[in-house]
Amino acid sequence: MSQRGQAYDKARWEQTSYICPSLQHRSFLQHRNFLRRRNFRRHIIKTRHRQALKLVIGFILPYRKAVAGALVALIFTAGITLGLGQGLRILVDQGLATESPANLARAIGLFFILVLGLAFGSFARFYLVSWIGERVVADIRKQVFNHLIDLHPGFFEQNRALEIQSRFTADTTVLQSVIGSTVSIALRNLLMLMGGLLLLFITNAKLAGIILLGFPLVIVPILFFGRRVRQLSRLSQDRVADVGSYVGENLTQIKTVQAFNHQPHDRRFFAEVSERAFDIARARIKQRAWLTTLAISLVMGAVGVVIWIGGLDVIHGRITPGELAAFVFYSLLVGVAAGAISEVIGELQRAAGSAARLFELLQTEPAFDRPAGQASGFPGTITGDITIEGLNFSYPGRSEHPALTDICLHVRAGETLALVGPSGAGKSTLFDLLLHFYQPDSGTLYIDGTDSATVSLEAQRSCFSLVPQNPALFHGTVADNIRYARPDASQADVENAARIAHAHEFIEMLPEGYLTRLGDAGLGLSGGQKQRLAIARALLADAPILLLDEATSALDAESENLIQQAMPALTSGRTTLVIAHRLATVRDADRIAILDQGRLLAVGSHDELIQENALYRRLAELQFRESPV
Ligand SMILES: Nc1ncnc2c1ncn2[C@@H]1O[C@H](COP(=O)(O)OP(=O)(O)OP(=O)(O)O)[C@@H](O)[C@H]1O
Repeated sequence: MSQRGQAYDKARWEQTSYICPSLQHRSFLQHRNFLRRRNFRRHIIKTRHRQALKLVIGFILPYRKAVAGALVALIFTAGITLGLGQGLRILVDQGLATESPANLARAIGLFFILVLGLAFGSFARFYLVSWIGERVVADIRKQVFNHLIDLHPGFFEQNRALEIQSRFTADTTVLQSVIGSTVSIALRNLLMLMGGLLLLFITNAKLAGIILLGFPLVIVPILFFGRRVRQLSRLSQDRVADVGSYVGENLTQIKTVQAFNHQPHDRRFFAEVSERAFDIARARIKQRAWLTTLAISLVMGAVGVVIWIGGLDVIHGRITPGELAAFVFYSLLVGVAAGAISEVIGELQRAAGSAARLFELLQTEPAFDRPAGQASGFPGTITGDITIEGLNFSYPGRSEHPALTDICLHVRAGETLALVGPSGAGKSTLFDLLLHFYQPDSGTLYIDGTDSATVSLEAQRSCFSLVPQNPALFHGTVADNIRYARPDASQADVENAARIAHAHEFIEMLPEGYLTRLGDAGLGLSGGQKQRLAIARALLADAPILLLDEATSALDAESENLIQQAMPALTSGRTTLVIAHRLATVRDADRIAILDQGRLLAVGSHDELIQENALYRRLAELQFRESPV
């Protein structure tokens, strides 16, 4: 920093710490660092806003014609509104003052023509501007969603998915209202302000000069209160969002809330949350009420002064009554336009913040580089032979505790391999890496002898069908949920898969059979039923490799038995890797792999492992104590 700059900073610090005693404990150096940090933050915000503006302009550009149409309509309506003042002057001076009905009719005719033009222009302006807002936001939404859905799952663990979801909806809504209305309000009022001021001077330069001198007296207090109202509005919105998220969280977890009789605490806490929202809202409406009072008194007071001075001019014959009427009209127009602009500036800033956040989401790069489309698929039909060589992986930020260490494993096509190991051994992580949800630190995965790193993610993932421990069901019908794996599957295929998965019988008993709509996350089905739907989905996917994360003892004996019956159909003819929780699975598997603390300890048959592996022996003893294999 230059010496002059430092001297300036020092002087500023001395002044500030003198005015504000709370700053006196800061040394000058601390204060200078604080200023630098603040300047840096401001610089970052400015850069982000610039990038966001570029983003929004990029989205608007394809609709140049609509933008041009909207601009024409905007200028046209602003011109007519300004013209109304001249219409008023003619009405007063020629229609009324001449006391001639014919002149009055002509003046009224002109007035109606202007009004008609204004009405049509406003229609075009409103339609086009709102259309652009909706169109652009729909495009932004699509692009952000398309981008998000390809990001690796780890991104959503680090950046809470719910937060991203709220950003996505709230920020696009703000943008929609700004592009679809605020920008047009700002432009219209800017035109009105400039045109109004010009016409004020043309109509009567002396009065206009007085108005211009008095302008700051009226506008400064209004801006001051307007700013406070805006700050409180933002706070108020945050508090309302708190209320919303509190309700959302409790209603989605309603069973836990009621099971622990937590309602009294929730009522108390919610009362606090909503009272806080009310307090802020009360402060805001108080400021707003003051703003309205002030605006009415000052603007109308100013109009009174104009009418008084102008009235004297009319009495002394220096101006016509029509000129005075037009003058009052223009000064009101200018006042309203200035007020509107000060109101929308805050909203424009908010929109810049929203656009910047969306821009950030769009800028998020995938953690690993294997762009879809560039890499090729597998050379032939996949039989399901898997070879894992030297696989190492630790979750981001947990490098001191690797989740998988030096895994080497070969699973032959058509083989069923059970993965066994204590909790936290790395079984689910191995599935995640097969599906390439994370980038391994090192190691290679070969599918049918082809290095998976050389094919697209889509090709790699289409080799697998997954039955997770907690099957994910989506909003929609039962049939939609089964068809998830293959959207073009026929109804007959869907029913066939459901039959093999032993799901057909219970689906038929549902109120509308396959067309029964499931609530959020498969609400309305038991754990076993969800599992069987997931099995039907996996059957329909018909991938060469099945990844099965078995449901635990949460299933009742009958569901377990039904799922067990579905197993042979599911596993026959495909390679199956199953995280085994149940005795029967281990018994049916061709081989068993035992994992502990991220390491593959041994692979073999049950008998071999009982002989050779102490951990397996211990697990088998614990698991099979009651019914030995
Ligand atoms: N998303 C994650 N971020 C960071 N660490 C994780 C994550 N998921 C799992 N881990 C850690 O990685 C290790 C292996 O977890 P993993 O879920 O693969 O075990 P698991 O054998 O499937 O256990 P379980 O049988 O209980 O499901 C554990 O120490 C776990 O804490």
